[in-house]
Amino acid sequence: MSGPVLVLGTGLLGASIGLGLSRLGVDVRLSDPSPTAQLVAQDIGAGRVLAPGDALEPQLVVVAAPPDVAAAVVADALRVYAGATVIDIASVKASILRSLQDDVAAGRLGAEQLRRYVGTHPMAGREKSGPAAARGELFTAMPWVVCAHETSDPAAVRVAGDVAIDLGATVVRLDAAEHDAAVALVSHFPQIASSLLASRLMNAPAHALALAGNGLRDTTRIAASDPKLWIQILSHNAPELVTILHGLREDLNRLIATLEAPDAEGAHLDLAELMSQGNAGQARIPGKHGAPPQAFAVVTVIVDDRPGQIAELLTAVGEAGINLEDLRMEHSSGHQVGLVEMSVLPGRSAELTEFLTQRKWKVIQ
Ligand SMILES: NC(=O)c1ccc[n+]([C@@H]2O[C@H](COP(=O)([O-])OP(=O)(O)OC[C@H]3O[C@@H](n4cnc5c(N)ncnc54)[C@H](O)[C@@H]3O)[C@@H](O)[C@H]2O)c1
Ligand SMILES: O=C(O)C(=O)C[C@]1(C(=O)O)C=C[C@@H](O)C=C1
Repeated sequence: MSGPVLVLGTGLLGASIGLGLSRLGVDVRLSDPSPTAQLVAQDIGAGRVLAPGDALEPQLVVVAAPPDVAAAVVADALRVYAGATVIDIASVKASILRSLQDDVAAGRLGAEQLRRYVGTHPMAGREKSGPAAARGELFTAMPWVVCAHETSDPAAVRVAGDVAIDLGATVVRLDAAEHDAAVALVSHFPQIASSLLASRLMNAPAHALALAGNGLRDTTRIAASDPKLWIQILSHNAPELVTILHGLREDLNRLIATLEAPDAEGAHLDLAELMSQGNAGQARIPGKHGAPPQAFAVVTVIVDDRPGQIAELLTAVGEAGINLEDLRMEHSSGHQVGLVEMSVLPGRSAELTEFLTQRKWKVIQ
């Protein structure tokens, strides 16, 4: 990317894109209706806040706003920034494209303007929101879907692919409907399954929860995701999800019947089939494209950029009695802070976070 790049919406995703591009030397400008989100994104090094009246001619506008408002923000950007490619990164694609096409049909947007729009979706994120949780390397070795539409300008499609590649992602080309069907299965349904599972814990007795091990943690991490965002994602992709949930209901009914008579003829075979079908499905999930497996949990601490800080931090980790498996340091260019990423065994990360937080270290949650 040559830039400038304007990021509209500087939450988790917008700030992560800003951080990654800024690190590559691209001029990134930031804008968000929340002044706090803008300033935090600027402070961590994701770019510079766009001042009112700034005459900017961006090469690319990245709309990183929630799905409900993404189409309106894209349409606005297409009208305001006449030369720019405009992409959005929302988790659903067909409803946003439909809304923009309706704008064209109603004369609110020019057909020529729509040619500069390309829908995209990085398949990378976190269960946290807001710019404080942003990571410049979030997209490394992850898929990034580029959904050209019938009238997309090939030059705009190229720019959309370039930003994904510059951020280390692997470009996957699909149309909007194919995208929505695919992510219903591999992203939206897992969110529902995790939320349903975790909701069973609401009234669980404390002694049961005290026994929770990695099985429960692995299957419920994303149940901590932001409800405001997911209400939008699930409702925008409802028809695809309903089909999957009907299939799940059939499987559940069969499992209930089997477990109601666990010694009946064929019951054990049924359970074996359930498990082996799960094994077969799990074995089909590809690893990160070329990235090493993530065996450790990462605890991230913001440190002031002054002598002795890292030594103090490592001493504190030693006092906690926790072994560091790996250590990385990220600098926010131009700012007086660094991010120290410490890899520890997954079972120790909560303990380390609590220990450091009590000692007033700024641990990013
Ligand atoms: N969270 C994930 O894991 C993930 C992954 C891939 C894609 N996405 C998509 O990225 C987008 C942003 O998600 P996020 O996780 O960064 O959410 P977030 O809540 O962290 O950030 C969203 C930001 O958009 C801002 N915003 C709200 N209305 C706006 C408007 N009209 N114009 C500009 N900005 C506006 C909010 O103030 C907020 O700062 C969503 O469309 C989401 O579907 C999320
Ligand atoms: O890893 C996570 O926490 C995510 O929720 C990321 C995830 C996913 O399902 O993979 C979630 C929604 C986004 O649209 C893209 C990525």
